[in-house]
Amino acid sequence: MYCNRYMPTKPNREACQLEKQINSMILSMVRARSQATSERDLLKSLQEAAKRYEDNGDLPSNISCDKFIVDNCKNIYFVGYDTTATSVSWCLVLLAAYPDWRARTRTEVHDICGDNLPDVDMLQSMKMLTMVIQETLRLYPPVVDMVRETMQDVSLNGIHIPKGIARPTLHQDPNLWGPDAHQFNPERFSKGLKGAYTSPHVYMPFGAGTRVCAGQHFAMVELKVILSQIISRFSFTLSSSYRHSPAFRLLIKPEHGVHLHIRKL
Ligand code: HEM
Repeated sequence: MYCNRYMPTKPNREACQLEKQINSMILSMVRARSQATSERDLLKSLQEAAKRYEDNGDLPSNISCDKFIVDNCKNIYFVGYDTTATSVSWCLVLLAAYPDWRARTRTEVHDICGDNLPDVDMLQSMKMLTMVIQETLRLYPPVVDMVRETMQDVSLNGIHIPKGIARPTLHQDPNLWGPDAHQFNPERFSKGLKGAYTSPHVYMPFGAGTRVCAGQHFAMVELKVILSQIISRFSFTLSSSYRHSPAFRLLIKPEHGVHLHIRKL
């Protein structure tokens, strides 16, 4: 039960203690950094925004300036790190399980980059790898609870949808993606994102609308750089000890880890 997290149990007390420690660590790092430099960076922008909100009375009464900064630091770290790392894991699982796609992406990376590190133009030319990433994010979107809820009664094509109806992600609906909706088939993205679906809201690993992922293009660059380097340097297959079990751990993660046999090429 959700309210269990407020019970004074040992794990809850430990979690609470840990949270306090993390918060004070972040705050002392923020203070040390702002004393050390006046350089304008993301942290500086956050501090300025917090100060502005506080001066204008725009912060809710239960949120102090420090809490605003700490919460945003945690948020940016979490959304920027774990999502991408988890996506890399799923891509590796799928590439390990589908040797044809592994071979196709390896050939592509080799043809485009040779022995060089990828630059911006090279990354943009990696069509096959992009398709693999897009298909992985369709099957295993790390942020799975992308639910949209109607704020008022709406009528869509004559269908009445009452206020408060939550619509979960539609990434694997056979009516929208065809009979192979549950299978890994990057080919469906061969004509780009728009060629793969009928409406943008049926595919939203990065969310949609005004709060769409602020780092989506950066994330795609990161994923392509990391995966192209792994694919071009290593051969890998799934270990017999790998147990496929996508599990909800705030993000959708491989519950028992990713067990691969890896060999340097
Ligand atoms: C594969 C990697 C990633 C995935 C799947 C992902 C997914 C998402 C999703 C689903 C949302 C919520 C969007 C919505 O409510 O409509 C979101 C928000 C956000 N993401 Fe990402 N993300 C990824 C990587 C990143 C990276 C690398 C960064 C930054 C470096 C980032 C920064 C953010 C921020 C700041 C928000 C909040 C945007 C707002 O509320 O205005 N994300 N992300």
